[in-house]
Amino acid sequence: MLVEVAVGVIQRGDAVFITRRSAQQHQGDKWEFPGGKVEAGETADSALVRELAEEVGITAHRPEPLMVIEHDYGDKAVRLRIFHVTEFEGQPYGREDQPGTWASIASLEDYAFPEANSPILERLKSLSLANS
Ligand SMILES: Nc1nc2c([nH]c(=O)n2[C@H]2C[C@H](O)[C@@H](COP(=O)(O)OP(=O)(O)OP(=O)(O)O)O2)c(=O)[nH]1
Ligand SMILES: [Mg+2]
Repeated sequence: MLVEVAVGVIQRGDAVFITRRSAQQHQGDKWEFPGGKVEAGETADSALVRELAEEVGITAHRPEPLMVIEHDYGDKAVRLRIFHVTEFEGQPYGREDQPGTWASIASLEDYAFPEANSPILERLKSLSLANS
């Protein structure tokens, strides 16, 4: 079974807001871009807006599709629908008491992310080079 997940890359200047998954979750203790499962009857964008409100307390405006990544972890297969969120209301924080931080794109390799995330990091680095 493939789990559909909506994921938001929240960017302000050269930094993105990342959160840390709890030890009990799948891919526990890894850093992540906030997001979660797309529920029945939801579109990926509506799931994204809901998850970003629940997890980090922001209202995302005009999320832009960035890429889609399918990855099989063996115990679970996911399809990550990644959105770029550059317009939002509120300041993101770990609303579910999870650790959260702004991290510069250049520093992202210092954080442990799930294996599926590598193409996102590559894309962000190339976008930031293009804009510098
Ligand atoms: N949110 C998010 N999930 C990711 C990323 N990379 C990655 O492989 N995933 C995987 C981990 C999980 O298997 C799935 C997201 O599930 P989720 O956030 O709903 O968390 P969960 O499995 O603990 O389920 P739930 O309690 O929220 O229902 O996608 C990422 O950058 N952000
Ligand atoms: Mg989640």
